[in-house]
Amino acid sequence: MTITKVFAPAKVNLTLHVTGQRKDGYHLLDSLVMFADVGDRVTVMSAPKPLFEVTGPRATGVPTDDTNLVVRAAALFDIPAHIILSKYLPASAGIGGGSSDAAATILALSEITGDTCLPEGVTDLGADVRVCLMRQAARMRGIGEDVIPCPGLPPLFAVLANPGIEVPTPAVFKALANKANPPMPKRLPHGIKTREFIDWLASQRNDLEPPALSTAPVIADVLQALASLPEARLARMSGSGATCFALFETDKAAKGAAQLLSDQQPAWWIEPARLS
Ligand SMILES: C[C@](O)(CO)[C@H](O)COP(=O)(O)OP(=O)(O)OC[C@H]1O[C@@H](n2ccc(N)nc2=O)[C@H](O)[C@@H]1O
Ligand SMILES: Nc1ncnc2c1ncn2[C@@H]1O[C@H](COP(=O)(O)OP(=O)(O)OP(=O)(O)O)[C@@H](O)[C@H]1O
Repeated sequence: MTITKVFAPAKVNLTLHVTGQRKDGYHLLDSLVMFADVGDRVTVMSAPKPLFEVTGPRATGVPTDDTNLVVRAAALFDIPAHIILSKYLPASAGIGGGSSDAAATILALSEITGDTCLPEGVTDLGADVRVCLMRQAARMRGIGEDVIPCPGLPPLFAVLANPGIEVPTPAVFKALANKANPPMPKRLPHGIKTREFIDWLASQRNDLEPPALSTAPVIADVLQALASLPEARLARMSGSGATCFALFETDKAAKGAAQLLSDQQPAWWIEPARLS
């Protein structure tokens, strides 16, 4: 039996500019994405019949049927597999949990089958799946299908915080007042130091922050708590929320701040993370 284990990192939208809307309702994006060293885990075993299980500290409420993106991703391959998804990331949280799980499943099954081409239907799984397959700093445009790697950026140290409410992505896009906002500059930073990179990020935006705040006002408390942490240089929301992040210049500062925030907000999901 072949066993393949693949990490499914949290996706963090460092910036998220909404630049337009297509006729089918999907929004055009320009987003700089990095991946965290916290995430879910997908274990795939070749098996005579398909079997799917969800375990882990954040398994409650995650679908175990064929609506799970892991099951939908596995259905793109012709071989049956026993798949165990270990959930560590909160769901409907703006950090691409389901999309990253789907990407990890595709990577595992590609390794098992030896297929080097991506199966058809990957984009239909979700707008974030393409960038999650890349799992490195990347610029995402179009509705998420146009992804290019962004080498030459320093890693960042972050605290991720989620107040425990699920924020559905469609509701946030619906509440967005202005759909045509400026994109990021044509050329993104390259070969810069952490402090300059964070300063540059502070000059960019997440256009979904205002509509997410109107949908879930507690996000303002999360941003305020993160911005108040010692040595925090920037606080911003990821994706359509509710997870927000603060950025720090060192690993030590991020870990200390995560501990402090966990003491202040024991009910929130809080993790220090290295982003790259
Ligand atoms: C907001 C982001 O998280 C940024 O990375 C993603 O664009 C959302 O990615 P996702 O969760 O994989 O999104 P999907 O599952 O494809 O879409 C969920 C819903 O979000 C809205 N949606 C999503 C992506 C996009 N570019 N425009 C949209 O309007 C649509 O209403 C869609 O029905
Ligand atoms: N593997 C999965 N993990 C979590 N939720 C899943 C999964 N597969 C399907 N879902 C369903 O998808 C919904 C969205 O969950 P997900 O964690 O992907 O959030 P998201 O906020 O849409 O992520 P994104 O950052 O891509 O916008 C959940 O409410 C759940 O019902």
